[in-house]
Amino acid sequence: MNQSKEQRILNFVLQNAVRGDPCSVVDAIDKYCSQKEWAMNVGDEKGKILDKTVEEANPSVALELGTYCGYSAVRISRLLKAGARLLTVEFNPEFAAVAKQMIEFAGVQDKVKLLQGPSEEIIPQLKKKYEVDTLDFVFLDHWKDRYTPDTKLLQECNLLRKGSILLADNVIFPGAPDFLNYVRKSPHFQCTNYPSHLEYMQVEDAMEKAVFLG
Ligand SMILES: Cc1ncccc1-c1cc(O)c2nc[nH]c(=O)c2c1
Ligand SMILES: [Mg+2]
Repeated sequence: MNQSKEQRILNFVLQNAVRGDPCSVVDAIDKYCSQKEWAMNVGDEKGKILDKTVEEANPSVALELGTYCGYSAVRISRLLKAGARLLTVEFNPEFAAVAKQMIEFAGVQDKVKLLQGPSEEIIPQLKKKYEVDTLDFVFLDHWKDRYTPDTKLLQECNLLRKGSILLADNVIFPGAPDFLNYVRKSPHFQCTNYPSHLEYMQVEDAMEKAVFLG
């Protein structure tokens, strides 16, 4: 059976990174995807914006929507304080299977809980099934058409508190115009735009930070 691109990325990491070293896993994925096969990891340029935002949030409980191969789950969890945790949601079972192995190889499995399924089903379960009170940080990197409905769902489920930080990838390319409209017009969010580039390309992209005001 032919290997998928995601399995080829994982194999490159297993052969070239250091088990238990999250930075070596992130670097190996970036090396493979910049030199061999493009893939939709957030990448190092936008990854540095993600790092800064995670450090600013210093979350006890973080949520990621869109795990893919686990690149940003490893990148985020390497910055978490002792006892903090990341919940990451992936719709595609093949991607989730690769991400699970990526997370375990990086040695961050004790900080990361990978949930496979649609975000609109998982978000309403976070409080009761996954013992979440409120979310300190949310990284939106799944499907651009879900950014707005899932942000509204997070609010409806009382998962945000004053100061919760949302960070959205790809607000320029592929683009999430309705999300930008929603958060920038809402009195409940304070927004900041971070211009950048599409991962591994010279195409313009940006990330949007939206701080919940309560
Ligand atoms: C796949 C793709 N092709 C051309 C240009 C951009 C993309 C692209 C890039 C990303 O960072 C993505 N992040 C989350 N979800 C996506 O669907 C996604 C798609
Ligand atoms: Mg993305």
